[in-house]
Parts: sequence; structure tokens; C-alpha cells
Amino acid sequence: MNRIVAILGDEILDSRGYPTLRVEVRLQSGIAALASVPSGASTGEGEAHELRDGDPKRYGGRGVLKAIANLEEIGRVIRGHDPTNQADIDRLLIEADGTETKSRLGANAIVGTSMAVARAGAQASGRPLYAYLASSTSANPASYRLPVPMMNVINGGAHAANSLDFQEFMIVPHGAPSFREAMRWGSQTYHALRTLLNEKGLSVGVGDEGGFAPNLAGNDAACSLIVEAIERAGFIPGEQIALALDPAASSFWRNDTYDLRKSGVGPIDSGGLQAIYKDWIKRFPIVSIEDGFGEHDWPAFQAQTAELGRSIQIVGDDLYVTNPKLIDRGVAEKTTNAVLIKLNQIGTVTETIAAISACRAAGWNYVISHRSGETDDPFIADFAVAMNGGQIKAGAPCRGERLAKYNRLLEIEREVAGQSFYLSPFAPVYSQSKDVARTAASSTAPGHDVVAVIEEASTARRCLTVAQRAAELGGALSLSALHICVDPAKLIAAAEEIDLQKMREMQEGTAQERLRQARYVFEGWLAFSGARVKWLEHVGNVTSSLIAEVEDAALIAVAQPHNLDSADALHAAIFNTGRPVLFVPTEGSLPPSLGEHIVIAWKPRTQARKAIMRTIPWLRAAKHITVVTVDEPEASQDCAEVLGILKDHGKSADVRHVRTDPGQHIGVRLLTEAEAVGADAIVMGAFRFGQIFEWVFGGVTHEVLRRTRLPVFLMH
Ligand SMILES: C=C(OP(=O)(O)O)C(=O)O
Ligand SMILES: [Mg+2]
Repeated sequence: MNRIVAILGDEILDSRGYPTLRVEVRLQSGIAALASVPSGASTGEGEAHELRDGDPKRYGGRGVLKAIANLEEIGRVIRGHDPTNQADIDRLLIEADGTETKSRLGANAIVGTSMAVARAGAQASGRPLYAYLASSTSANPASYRLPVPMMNVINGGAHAANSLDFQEFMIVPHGAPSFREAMRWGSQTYHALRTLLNEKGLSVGVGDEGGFAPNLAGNDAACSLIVEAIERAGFIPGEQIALALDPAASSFWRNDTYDLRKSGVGPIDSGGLQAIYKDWIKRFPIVSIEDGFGEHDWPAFQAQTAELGRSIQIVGDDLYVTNPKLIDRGVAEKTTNAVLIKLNQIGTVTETIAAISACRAAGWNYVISHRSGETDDPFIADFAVAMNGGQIKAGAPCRGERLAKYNRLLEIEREVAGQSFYLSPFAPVYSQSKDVARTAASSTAPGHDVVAVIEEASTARRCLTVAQRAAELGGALSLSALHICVDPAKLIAAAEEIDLQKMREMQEGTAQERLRQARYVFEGWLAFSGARVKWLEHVGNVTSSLIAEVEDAALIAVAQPHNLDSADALHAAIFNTGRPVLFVPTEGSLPPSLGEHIVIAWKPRTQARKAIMRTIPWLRAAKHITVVTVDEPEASQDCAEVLGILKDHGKSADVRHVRTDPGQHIGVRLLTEAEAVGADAIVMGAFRFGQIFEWVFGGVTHEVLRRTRLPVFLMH
């Protein structure tokens, strides 16, 4: 056995030039593993205690020699132990310290040791750190999710001596196809921003996290500049690159107010601050706000989450300080819908993983984060991949200590090529009226509504019945029925479209007649079912009306189309809304249940992964899940990934790898298998042919939708 034989430490300097620790763990075999400890500036009050010497003669009292001396005692406690028993070692460290905040031995000494032990364990097991840590959690080690980087391109608050009260203005290249491309997009935008600042005669000096730190006319000017830079770099704001904020509001909480004094705005209350965020969300493509309020202002967070939490990610940092107990309270009180995760806030690897488990159990997002005072240690890059949460915050694409993390992720992405994926936690919602496309709705904030699209009277009942079942199963979601009235008289559209609609009127009646029929069937169904359903009407083009009406939808139910509008609605629902769609077949009888036994049609593609992640509420409710692959060459290996995702949500599944008979279509084989196992619904990714044939579904999707008798949950 490869036991720990020594713990050593150095007082090194961090990115701000302040002292911090580098810990070395040595094993019997000669393995030596290092870890360096980061340090925050805008720290939460409840963070584990960073032990500083307090000797004014050395580094203004910031020396860490006491913490280093404590490594001697730590060494006595864990020497002789197996480094791969991370949880045991972390427990020993916590017990040896004996205080709530790790103040006796110092959280810096403890977290440095804990991280170095993890590295030593990985080396002893002969595996890269990300793979080693992934297998120590319930995350699925068979495939790796590369995180979407949140790059802090404009610094303010406690991280820069400028006119901005808010600490971090970040770009989120979530529309990129891979992490490598996300870095390119981010870097090009960063340089476009530099050019813009230069052109405007503004400073291009950088702050603590590598973002620019100019003096601007107001906090909102930072967002405007970033949107301009995204466009200047040739990307689409929102759809390709979104914005995220970390105001770090505890840092400007003074005398019971939020004092925006750096920008000259002065004190405002939490209502005033929330009004700013609401206004910005309308003006800028913001997908995430972290620490929008001070760490003691839990009611303000709650109100913000209630108001905005269905459309953006609300992250707690100082609020939770990576403490599982505080996260549990936040979940119970619906304070946010996501958590920032910093290893040194809580002080051990094991407790950090416990904080992440609390997020997972709640279905919340989590973002692995650096600190403003960093070192060249890329530990969090491996940690973010291992924890599978899909987001990392590591500063601007500039300054060595920030790039150490991003560059390590590039290396990991290369190493796990063919076994990795890059998947945005944010769904695109295209703006109706503005030039800036907004993105909204994180995967943990899936909306609260099932919207049944009722374009044809003949299929309306069936669509409503299946949608109602789905709403019940999905956790008592509310149900709305939507009819889009494509009225040529009111259509502002190309002449050809208006002509087409007029031709339809001759066959199917006028728009008003079609609306009346749909409403009539709806009223009849409502009286019979006794359900509580909201009726929605929208006059306009199918795609834009649908996008406008499903902002809050968790699921869109659409019946098999038999006319042009419903075909358009199905297409738009799948390809333009970023929401999961429940396709309701109209031929033959429906299965007696819905979602008791779900077949997941699996192939390792982004769409299939998204389909699973976006239908988790229904998968969680299923009594039985069968994963089916058809003609997949690496089937067994690939299935480990989907099983891992299900396991994270407390579900197991049977697996069946099947092959087509000669000449048999894959879609047909899939449906045969689903019926053979007695499934009552299918979950699958929706594919289409190339962009020029955008209106045509991909082969398997087309075949399944043409022939299925089971409802199908689809996600593009
Ligand atoms: C990274 C941050 O800053 P600091 O490390 O100063 O807390 C943050 O607030 O998210
Ligand atoms: Mg923060």
C-alpha cells in the first residue's frame, strides 16, 4: 500500500502578491503531490478561517507561517494513511482541528492538504485527477462534460480601483460547440473589448481577475460595452455568448442599504437593486446573477428567485459559502436556484463534494469557482470536469493564474476526445422585438407550465389529455392551451406567406373559424375533464408566437400535424424554442398510462443528452426506464454515460442493445423494441438534416414521428 509519509509546506505568493501556502504530500513510493491555496477578497462571513500570522513586520500581517507550522501536526494525524481514502483523511483533518470554522489549524492548511492528498491519491492510482475524482462521486466517469466558462471580462467592486460597484461582468460562450471553441470565442470577444476601450480612450489595465477595469459612466455601461464587443467579434449576443453578473453585493452593503458609491449612484434598498436587475435583463442577454444581494438579505434573494428564477440562474456565493447546511436551508426556502462552489470556503474536498451533492439532490446548478487571489494550480479545472456540473468561473482569458485553469481544461478536452461533451445549461430564447437575442431558462429552472398547442380541432382532445397527464407527472405543473391564429389580414409577413395562408382558408376555413373550432373543442374537453387549464390565443406568425408564449414552459405538447400550421408549430416547438416537446401521436389508441415505463432512445449525441436532462422530472417519476440503443458500435461503453446521469437522479435502468434486420429502418427497430418492452413513452433527441433543409426532420426522428403510437419526448 502507498501510504502518506510526509506533509511539507512553502509560503509562496498568490496573484495579488500576498503570501499563501503550497502543500506537498509525499507517499511511500516517492510520489510527491502539490496543491496551492487560493484566497478571496470579497469573502463571505461564514467562510472557513484563513489563518494569517498577524505579524505586522511580515507582509503586513498576512504571512502564513503559523499555518505552515500546523502542517507538522496535520502530518502526525494523517501519516501512514492511504491517500485514496479521501473521506477518511478529510474527517481526520476536521476532527484534529476541532473548530466549526477550521480556525485552529487554519482552513488554508487544511484545504491545501486535502487537495494535495487528492492529487497524491490520483497519482497513486495512475489516473488523471479529473478521472480519479469523477469516480469518487456519483458522477459518471464514462464520459466527461467540459464546463461552460464564465469569463470575467470587466472587473469592478472589491477587485478593481475603478467606478464600478459590481464586481464581475462575465461572458458565457454557451453556444459554442466545444470547450476549445468557447475559449476562442471568449478570447476574441475579450480582444474586441480591448479594441473598443482603446477607441473610446478608456483604460485597458486589468483588475484582479484579468478583466478590464475602466472607469465607466455607470454600471450598465459595462454590459453595453460587452454586448458591443460580442458583436464586434462576430458573435450573436445571447444565442452564442451570453452575459453573467456577480455584483458581490455584500461588499457594498453599508448601514442597512446597498451603497453604490463607486459609481456615484449612492444608497438604494433591495427593491431598487432588484429593479436594476430586472431592467438589465430586458436590455442585455443575462443568463446568471450571483450574489445580487448581501449575504444576510435572504428575503431579497427569495423574492428575486420567485420573480426571475424561472428564466435565469440565481447563484448564491457569500450566501452559502459552499456549506452543505446553508445550501439545504436555501433549497428549503427557495432562496436561489444555483450555488457557487469554492473549495477553500468550506475547507476540504469531501465537504465540497457534499455541497455539490446537496445541489444535485435539489436539481440545482452549481458553478465551480476560482478565487480572486489565485495561483498557477489548475486543481479546479480537473474538479469541474469531475463534478460534471457544466460550469466553471475562472476569470478573464488573461493572466497566468486564470489561464492555468483554462489551459488545463483544453488539455483535458484533448485527452478525453470522443468521450466528452460540451453542453450549455442555458436554453436559447430568441428575442422578438430587439436586436439582442436573450437567452433564458437554465436546466434547473425549467418553467412551471405545460403548454398544449391546439392548432387542429380534430386532434385537440388527445393533445390536451396527454398534456394533462404530463403536467401531473411532472410535479403538478400548470397547464395552458395555446392556439396560434395565423390570420393573413393581421400578418406582417412576406407576400408568399400571406398568399399561402389565403389558399389554406379555402380548404380549412378562415383563421377566425379555426380559432372558434379549437376553442369549442377545448371548452368541451375542459367541462368533461374538470382540469384547470388556461386558454391562450396569439395572433401572428407561428414561430414567433410560439416562442413568445412558451417563455415559462417546462414542456410543449404538440399533436401529430395534419395541417400546415400544426406542422409549423411542431417544427418551431422542436427547433426554435429550446424547450422539450411532447409529441402526441394521433393514429391508433393511446397507451393506458403515460410515463410509467419510459424508453430512452440513446446515442451519444448532444441532442440525446439534452433530451434526458430536460425530461428529468418525468424520468424521475417513471416506475421503469429502459435504455435502448440501435446499431450503436460502442453501445455498452456509451450507455455507462446515460446510466450515470440517471443515477445522479436516483434512477436505474435496464439496457438493451439491438440491431436492425437487413433493410429495416432504425426508427422502426426502435419502436418495435419500445413496444416489446411495454413502454408507454419514449425520450429521444430530435435531429434534422443540414441547415438548408431546416424544415425537414432527420431520418430517424422523421421515421419515429411518422409511425409511433407512443408519446415521444423530444429535444433538439
Ligand atoms: C471569485 C470571487 O471573488 P473572491 O474570491 O474575492 O471572493 C467571487 O466573489 O465569486
Ligand atoms: Mg462571488
